[in-house]
Amino acid sequence: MALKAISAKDAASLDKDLMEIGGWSLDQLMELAGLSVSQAGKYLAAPELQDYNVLVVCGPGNNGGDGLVAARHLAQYGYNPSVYYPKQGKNELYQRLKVQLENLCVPFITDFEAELQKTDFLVDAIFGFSFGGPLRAPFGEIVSQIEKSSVPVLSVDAPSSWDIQAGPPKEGPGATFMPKALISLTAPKPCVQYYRGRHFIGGRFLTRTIAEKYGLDLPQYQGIDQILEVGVDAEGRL
Ligand SMILES: NC(=O)C1=CN([C@@H]2O[C@H](COP(=O)(O)OP(=O)(O)OC[C@H]3O[C@@H](n4cnc5c(N)ncnc54)[C@H](OP(=O)(O)O)[C@@H]3O)[C@@H](O)[C@H]2O)[C@@H](O)CC1
Ligand SMILES: [K+]
Repeated sequence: MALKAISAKDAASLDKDLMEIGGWSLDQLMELAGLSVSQAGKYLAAPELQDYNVLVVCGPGNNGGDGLVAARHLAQYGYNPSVYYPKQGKNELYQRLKVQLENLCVPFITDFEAELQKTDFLVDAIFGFSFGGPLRAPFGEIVSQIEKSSVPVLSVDAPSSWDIQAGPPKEGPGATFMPKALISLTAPKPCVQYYRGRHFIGGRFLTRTIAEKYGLDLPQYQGIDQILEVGVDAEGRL
């Protein structure tokens, strides 16, 4: 299957269209995005493991919000998610998502290094399509620790630290970061041409009209699935 990529600028504009023309709220989009992340996590988790520890690392923007939603669904599926949220977004939406997790007794941890040792799976919801430039503290250290650990990673929308257009940084934190799985939301970002691993598409809210406006393909989701596994071809299309 080949799915066209969308630039960071178009992805931001598409989001705006969904909300300003399409009648969607950010809460709704984030709920569906986070639900699809949790489904990819469930799909990838070893079925024989009952007590699955999942560490969800959230950044300060909407990528982090997707992670908070995914953590809630993973808790409802019976896993043991914990959340590392070192730079919390001020938006009241994130605060509400936090309350929802606290009510499910999902811990917000502070000792990242210790938690990394205990986890079976890490969800990278640090940065998505609005990431730019070198990593600012504390995220350089966080990405380095993830990179050095052997824990399998599911990245949300893009591997955090990668330039959305140009892919992994040439040096420093993230230069060798290659998550085991990636879930692109709405459409793949151009950096997927540098990605090798399991690749899913999620965020099942794209309409034909918006897909045509941005020259995108409508993913052929099956049945009630919120995710679709896709592959990479030689031209960097998916
Ligand atoms: N339609 C869809 O597909 C939907 C997509 N959704 C999701 O939204 C995501 C995009 O969210 P977003 O626009 O809020 O930005 P995101 O990538 O989270 O990062 C922004 C934050 O990062 C920070 N920051 C940036 N660079 C940095 C650096 N070098 N070092 C350190 N910090 C840095 C920046 O800080 P600032 O520069 O503003 O100070 C800001 O706080 C998208 O990828 C998808 O996951 C759904 O939720 C909804 C529907
Ligand atoms: K990410």
